[in-house]
Amino acid sequence: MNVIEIKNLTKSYGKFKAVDNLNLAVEKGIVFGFLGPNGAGKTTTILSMLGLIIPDSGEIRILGHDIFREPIKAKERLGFLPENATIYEELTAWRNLDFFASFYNMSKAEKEKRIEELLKLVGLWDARYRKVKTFSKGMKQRLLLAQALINDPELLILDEPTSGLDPEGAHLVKSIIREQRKAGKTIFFSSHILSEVEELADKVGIIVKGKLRTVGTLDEIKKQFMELEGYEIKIETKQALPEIEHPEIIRIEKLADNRAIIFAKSDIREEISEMLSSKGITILSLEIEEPSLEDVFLRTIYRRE
Ligand SMILES: Nc1ncnc2c1ncn2[C@@H]1O[C@H](COP(=O)(O)OP(=O)(O)OP(=O)(O)O)[C@@H](O)[C@H]1O
Repeated sequence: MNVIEIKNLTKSYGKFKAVDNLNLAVEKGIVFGFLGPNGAGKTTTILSMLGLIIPDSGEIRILGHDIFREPIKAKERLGFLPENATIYEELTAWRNLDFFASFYNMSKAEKEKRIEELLKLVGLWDARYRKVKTFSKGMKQRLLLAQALINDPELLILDEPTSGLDPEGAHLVKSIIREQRKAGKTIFFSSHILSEVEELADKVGIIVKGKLRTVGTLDEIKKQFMELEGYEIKIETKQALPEIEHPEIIRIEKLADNRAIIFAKSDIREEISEMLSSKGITILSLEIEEPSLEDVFLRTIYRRE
């Protein structure tokens, strides 16, 4: 089942198309990393998904509900951490969560139990009676994450959840995302931080100038990238590498110590292996150099469509 379904989403600000005919489906139980350079349209997509901005056209279903027709039904079952979210500075951490919990149908006992659990989860239990205005940026962000989790949501939508956090704070947020996933929840998060997306996401979507350029698991998008940009096959042989010819080979870069990189249009490791064996050459290693997410991201951004 798809927890998020976006069809032909377009949103313009004046003449400028911030999101341009975007289609996306996110299945239940995965962590989806939404990547894109500044101004690519991530926040506009997220706010549309929450029914907080009205797009020019398109359909959005969240947890099976049309977000524009049944916003409450969808919102009861999701949690949202906005980018640059505001928080009640004059209230304590406890009162902030208590206020937020009052939007949901929970008994007093349930509410108190949930607030305690969450404050402990985000490491703010000892600071529960402190006014938020005395909190560091990291503490505020952790409180906002607790706020997003107050209704034990099936879907968690996080806009740049680790932005501005120190490594310890970012680590905590990442471990909470992992725990949520383990509990069967779906997490959709946007980020600029490639290593974080690589670490957490089961699937990745890359948005550039309002268009979804690439989507898939990390392996899938790396494979798509290699099919488009070519394969780098690293080889090391016992004897010197003889001339090899194959229609898929673009070029060969010979390195020291009988090592070389074969740039090819497809994965031709088997053919290379057969060719070399027939010439009595011993292969010590033959492997594909996989592109990093950074390679894929940068080429995707700069590729013209
Ligand atoms: N209310 C608005 N009025 C006019 N233009 C806007 C408005 N909101 C966003 N934009 C423009 O739409 C584009 C997409 O913005 P959006 O915030 O969705 O991008 P983003 O991918 O979330 O960027 P960032 O990573 O910088 O947060 C940007 O060029 C932005 O300047």
